Amino acid sequence: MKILYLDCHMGASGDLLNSALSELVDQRKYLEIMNHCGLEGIHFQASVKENGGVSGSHIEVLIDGHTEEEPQSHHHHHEHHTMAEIMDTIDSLQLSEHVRQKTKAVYQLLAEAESKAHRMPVSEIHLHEVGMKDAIADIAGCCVLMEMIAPDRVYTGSLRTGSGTVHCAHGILPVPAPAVAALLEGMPFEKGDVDGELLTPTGAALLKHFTDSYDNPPRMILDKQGVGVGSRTYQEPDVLRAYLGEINDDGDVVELAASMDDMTGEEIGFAANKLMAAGALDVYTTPIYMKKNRPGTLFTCMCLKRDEQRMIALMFKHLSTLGIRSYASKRYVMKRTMNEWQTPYGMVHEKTAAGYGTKRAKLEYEDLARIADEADISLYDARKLVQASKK
Ligand SMILES: O=C([S-])c1cc(C(=O)S)c[n+]([C@@H]2O[C@H](COP(=O)(O)O)[C@@H](O)[C@H]2O)c1
Ligand code: NI
Repeated sequence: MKILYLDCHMGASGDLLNSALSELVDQRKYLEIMNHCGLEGIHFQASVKENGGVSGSHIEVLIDGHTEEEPQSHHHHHEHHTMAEIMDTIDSLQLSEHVRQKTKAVYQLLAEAESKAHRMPVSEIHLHEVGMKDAIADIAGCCVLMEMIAPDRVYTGSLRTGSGTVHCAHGILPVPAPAVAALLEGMPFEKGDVDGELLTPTGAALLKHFTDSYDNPPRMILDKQGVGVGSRTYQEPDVLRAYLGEINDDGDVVELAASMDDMTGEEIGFAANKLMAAGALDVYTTPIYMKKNRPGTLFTCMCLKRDEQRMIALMFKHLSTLGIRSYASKRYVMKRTMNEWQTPYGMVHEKTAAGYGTKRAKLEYEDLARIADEADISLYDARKLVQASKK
């Protein structure tokens, strides 16, 4: 499984996320996409930067040739945009429909946070900095990068917001800024003792939208590292690191169980076949007695942890149950290999299982059954014939 782990101990912002993630893809291709996506006056550029001894990429979004930090661009701080205007701009971007939808979903989070922070409906809010073209560019850029990287699971760990105050269009705000604090609902974080705004509203909204687990990932094999370098000077290097790697979670399984007393054997068999075809590791039924002395069926599906939600959806679709129990378990398996060879009775297959100091082989039932049928002998005799022909 492809894992993306974002180490956010120095928080996150739109440009830091873009900078780090851009190192995990073909950076030139990404810049080309962003520079031709139809955001008028916007230009993405990448450079290598060092901060506190750590080197990495720094992606900058220029508006009419100026960076956000330059005084020439300060006039735009007095502008503000409604959600409707921002949605129209996103709709006009020459990016995939998937990226446009993701960009809008991140903006929806930002708008809901603003609405909570200012206690006014989403329809009445005006976005200042977060509604600017460079903010739209940052968010769309991040959505493009996530589409290019296509991780199966995103982990965000060690999230710190920073402390103190920050100066913005609203005036002087406490850190985390009110919009960030609203976004943080449900996200584990700490302020830390760095004086400054480490986590911005844009960074928080992007993390909230893309993160599957706010945790450090399980042991992973690192494939590539992306380092995003910011321009602020803190007690610690202003960097965000993104790790792309693989984890082998084939041993993490769940057992999903449901009891029913109102389904026919045909319906239960049909459901079992559907789950097996969808990738369940095993499905089995157990006869049980349920309340009111009704004979019923305990239906159990074993599947990989990562398939749990998909299997639950199928169980609710094909079973009459209103509830499913989930038991996490660990599965140990032997390594299996299949051999085949020609015998006087036709092709025969043998499965060998090895591991944990044991090795054993077993002739495939289907081959033995065919030989037994053709020669009108027992399964036991068919096995002896094949074993004798092997010597
Ligand atoms: O743009 C808006 S509306 C805005 C709201 C708030 C609130 O907390 S409310 C805060 N800010 C500050 O603006 C800058 C830029 O944010 P980005 O996410 O675009 O980097 C940052 O300091 C925010 O705290 C803006
Ligand atoms: Ni605000």
